[in-house]
Amino acid sequence: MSDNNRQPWSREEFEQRLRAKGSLYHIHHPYHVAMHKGECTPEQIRGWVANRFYYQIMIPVKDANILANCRDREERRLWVQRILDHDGYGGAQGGIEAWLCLGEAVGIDRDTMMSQELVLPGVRFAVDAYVNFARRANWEQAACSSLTEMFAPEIHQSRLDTWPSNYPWINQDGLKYFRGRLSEARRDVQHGLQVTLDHFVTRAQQEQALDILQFKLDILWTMLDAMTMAYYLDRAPYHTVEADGMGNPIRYHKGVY
Ligand SMILES: O=C(O)c1cc(C(=O)O)c2c(n1)C(=O)C(=O)c1cc(C(=O)O)[nH]c1-2
Repeated sequence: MSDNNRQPWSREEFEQRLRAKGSLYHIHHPYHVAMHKGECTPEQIRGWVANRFYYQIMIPVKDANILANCRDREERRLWVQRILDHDGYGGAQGGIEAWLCLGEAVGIDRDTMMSQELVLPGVRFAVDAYVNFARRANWEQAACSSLTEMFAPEIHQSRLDTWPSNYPWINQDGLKYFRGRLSEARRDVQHGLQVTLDHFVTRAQQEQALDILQFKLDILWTMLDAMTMAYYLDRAPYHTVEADGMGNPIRYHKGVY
């Protein structure tokens, strides 16, 4: 049978196949497994928090790109909430501010975090790939790429459950980011899933949706691979040299636009 003639999966089976991708979620990455078991050193936790900060600050940029590509007012009214969740609005401080508090709770001061000096090139490239995809894809495809959030409440909950006893040196106030995301992620997924199930209807489109979700899983996994090189294997970029050609300490680029 030619590709064009294959039957689409039912809505239920399509959703089941999307959800099955959870087996490749970064919750299974050795970095996250170690973090969950309480095996990370303070340096490894700090490395993760400082690098994830780049993901946090780029998510609203990613969502602004989705909005820019969306011609449907009702959909934009729903999607815009994601930007507000992270940037904050009115009296709500927002996720980026909460992440800065997490940084302080683990011992990274605001200036260091904001400077992005700890962001590894590999993490930056992975996150930028996500933003660039949202820029050039149609908005439904970009919405589909957010569906790794189906698996996020479990990982946030596991941090809330285990960090206080595993990492008593972390100020517990810093964990509020994870608490907030429990309900926000569930609401986001409801919308993202609706868009995906409605938009990807032929078998070829459904398979494309699975590829898009795999692309996003690859991004999350690759971020942790870069952190593993730096904070587990002591092989951060340029670890073989101490100074640049002029005798200055090595500094990674902070984004060229
Ligand atoms: O801590 C995590 O493991 C994790 C994963 C993900 C994800 O699956 O992309 C997100 C978040 N957290 C998160 O906090 C968040 O706000 C978020 C937004 C998105 C997205 O793709 O739009 N993913 C995620």
